[in-house]
Amino acid sequence: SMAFLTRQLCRGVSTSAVRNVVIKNVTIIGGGQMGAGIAQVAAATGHRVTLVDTEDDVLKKAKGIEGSLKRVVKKKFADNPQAGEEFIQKVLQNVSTSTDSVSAAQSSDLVLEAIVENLKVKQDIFGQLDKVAPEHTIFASNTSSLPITDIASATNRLDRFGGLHFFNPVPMMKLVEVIATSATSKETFDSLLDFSRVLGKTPVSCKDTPGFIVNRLLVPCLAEAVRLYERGHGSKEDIDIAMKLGAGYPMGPFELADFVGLDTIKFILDGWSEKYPSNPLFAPIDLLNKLVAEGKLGKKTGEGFYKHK
Ligand SMILES: CCCCCCCCCCCCCC(=O)CC(=O)SCCNC(=O)CCNC(=O)[C@H](O)C(C)(C)COP(=O)(O)OP(=O)(O)OC[C@H]1O[C@@H](n2cnc3c(N)ncnc32)[C@H](O)[C@@H]1OP(=O)(O)O
Ligand SMILES: NC(=O)C1=CN([C@@H]2O[C@H](COP(=O)(O)OP(=O)(O)OC[C@H]3O[C@@H](n4cnc5c(N)ncnc54)[C@H](O)[C@@H]3O)[C@@H](O)[C@H]2O)C=CC1
Repeated sequence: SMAFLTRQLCRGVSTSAVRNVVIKNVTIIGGGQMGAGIAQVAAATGHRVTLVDTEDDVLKKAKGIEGSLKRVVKKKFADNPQAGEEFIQKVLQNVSTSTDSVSAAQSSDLVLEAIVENLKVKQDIFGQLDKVAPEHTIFASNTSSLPITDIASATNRLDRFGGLHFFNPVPMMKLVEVIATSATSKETFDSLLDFSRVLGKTPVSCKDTPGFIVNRLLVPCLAEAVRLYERGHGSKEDIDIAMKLGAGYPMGPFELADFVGLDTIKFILDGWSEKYPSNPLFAPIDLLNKLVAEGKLGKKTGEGFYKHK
């Protein structure tokens, strides 16, 4: 209504911010395992995607989205391989890559960040892009554990900032956690929910609390599994078998930790143990710290809790 618009204008909120944004052009910052996966799914659902990374090598590998698409197409187009091949080409045409985040952000409806789990680095990039992105552009972070409020504080678009947390591997995992801070507007939140649905995912609404829903439960579970192993109360293999066959998880805690990346898990636990020193569930884990110090980060480096071919 007019009264609502006037109120928004008085509060210094622009009119473009009170409309839902239909997201078509997406810039993804960070072309690692999450960024590439999100780029693939967004491109496959008709969005124009620009994938940005500081490393040219990463962007060349992210072109390997093709490998994952082939796995998807094998099932989806089982009866028509020719149509499958055409689908892959169409999806790949929707993805361009760049090392220049500033020019990428200038023509996007959504800037989604999936870079290293470090508050300062995330604030730096968003602070920079806030100055060049169009007024209507929504910013979102795929952070696993950092407060969205803290990341958003580097910008002047608090009402157009939210969390959009995907799960690994993105093409397979159906969930997206959509996070509203106390400043996220309803229009922004609804736009992010709609975007998640258009991607074929199921969104859940989360508050800006540590680990949102999934990681608040998964990370303590992993930490307890490592402590159980350190006490000598079970082998890694038996703990993994137990959680798969006894609790129905597709991967055991050690397998999943190697899959996610031990560096990411260490960033999460270090952050939480510093912030909540009295919570024993978040206490540092010697074995995790040792493996990370040795560069054993899991599947991506060939070794973590297990050796990988
Ligand atoms: C025990 C609980 C304690 C856990 C502690 C863990 C700690 C975690 C800390 C969290 C850190 C923060 C991370 C974060 O923020 C959030 C996360 O992402 S948490 C991780 C969430 N992910 C999972 O939990 C994954 C669980 N695993 C699975 O669902 C399956 O194992 C998986 C789908 C990955 C693979 O399936 P699997 O049967 O094991 O292997 P297959 O190779 O046979 O694949 C099956 C099927 O899927 C297709 N596929 C697999 N990967 C891809 C891909 N990248 N792209 C496309 N398609 C893929 C594959 O082709 C197969 O298709 P078929 O038709 O069946 O052949
Ligand atoms: N690994 C996982 O299972 C999940 C991770 N996340 C979160 O997603 C984010 C990314 O995680 P991953 O993809 O696993 O990491 P990754 O290490 O695979 O990829 C991060 C990429 O960001 C790039 N990068 C770093 N700084 C940059 C900058 N300033 N500009 C552009 N690119 C930059 C790096 O070169 C690297 O390629 C983290 O915040 C993590 O917590 C969220 C869900 C699941």
